[in-house]
Amino acid sequence: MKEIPVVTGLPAPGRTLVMGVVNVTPDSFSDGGEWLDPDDAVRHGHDLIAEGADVIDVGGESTRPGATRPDLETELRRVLPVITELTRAGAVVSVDTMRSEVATAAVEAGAKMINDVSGGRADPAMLSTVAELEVAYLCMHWRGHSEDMFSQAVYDDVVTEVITELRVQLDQAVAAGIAPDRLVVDPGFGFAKTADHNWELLRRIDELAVLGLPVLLGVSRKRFLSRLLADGDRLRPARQCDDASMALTVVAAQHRLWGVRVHAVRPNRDAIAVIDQLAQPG
Ligand SMILES: Nc1nc2ncc(COP(=O)(O)O)nc2c(=O)[nH]1
Repeated sequence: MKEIPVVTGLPAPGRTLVMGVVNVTPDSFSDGGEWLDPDDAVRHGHDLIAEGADVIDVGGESTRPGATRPDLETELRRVLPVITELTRAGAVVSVDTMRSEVATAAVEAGAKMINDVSGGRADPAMLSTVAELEVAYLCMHWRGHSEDMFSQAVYDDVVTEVITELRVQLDQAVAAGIAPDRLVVDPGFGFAKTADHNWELLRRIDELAVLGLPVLLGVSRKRFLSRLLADGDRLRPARQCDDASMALTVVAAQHRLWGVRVHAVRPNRDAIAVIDQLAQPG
């Protein structure tokens, strides 16, 4: 059975890791506004841990297409109380941010990973900051902020180009001093990618192994699933895409990917347990 790589400073469950999503935002695509109140967000984080999440990913900025960016103070105010409280309760927390100042404050509050959807491209200080913080860093493929993301969704071969561009981002991360054993990559489903691009990346997900780093799959409740499951031109609501999201978690587990980033933890955690059991020798 293919070994699942260990990321320094993060849990190593020996199976595909489950990262539970807590979006402390008013406007995230799938659950905007539900966990904006810090107490609600903390409670939700505890629920996800009880359901089996290995890591809780706390974000204060929606990255949905067309979203306007919150200012730094707003993002800090959203995420810090939640990170502090979940860390205090013993959770392993990552912070979903593109800002180096938020990364620094989050690590001071106990975060163990920086989940940077911009892969270091939104804030020139991010890579050097992460290197100094000596925490895990999730480097995602990204071509620009939400407002012009779809104009960037043009590729000859999306898989080859995502790999090439990720390699540039990763080389910059290592050059900035981030240790390779703290790096995770993510192809960035839905970020400067059409539904067809997402499906092509999923069909050829094994090709990302050429980067030699752990891979995280972030497809949970995304619009390309809503579109697949649409009833005519009525998209399936994001919250009703957890079964389809779980089907892709099965793919991730069968390919022994490092982790999945999901909103509904239990079904995905259970799917991984089933695939892992099947992979055991008879
Ligand atoms: N690493 C990573 N982080 C992310 N953060 C937010 C979203 C947007 O989805 P959400 O608003 O439903 O969380 N997607 C990703 C993703 O695909 N990968």
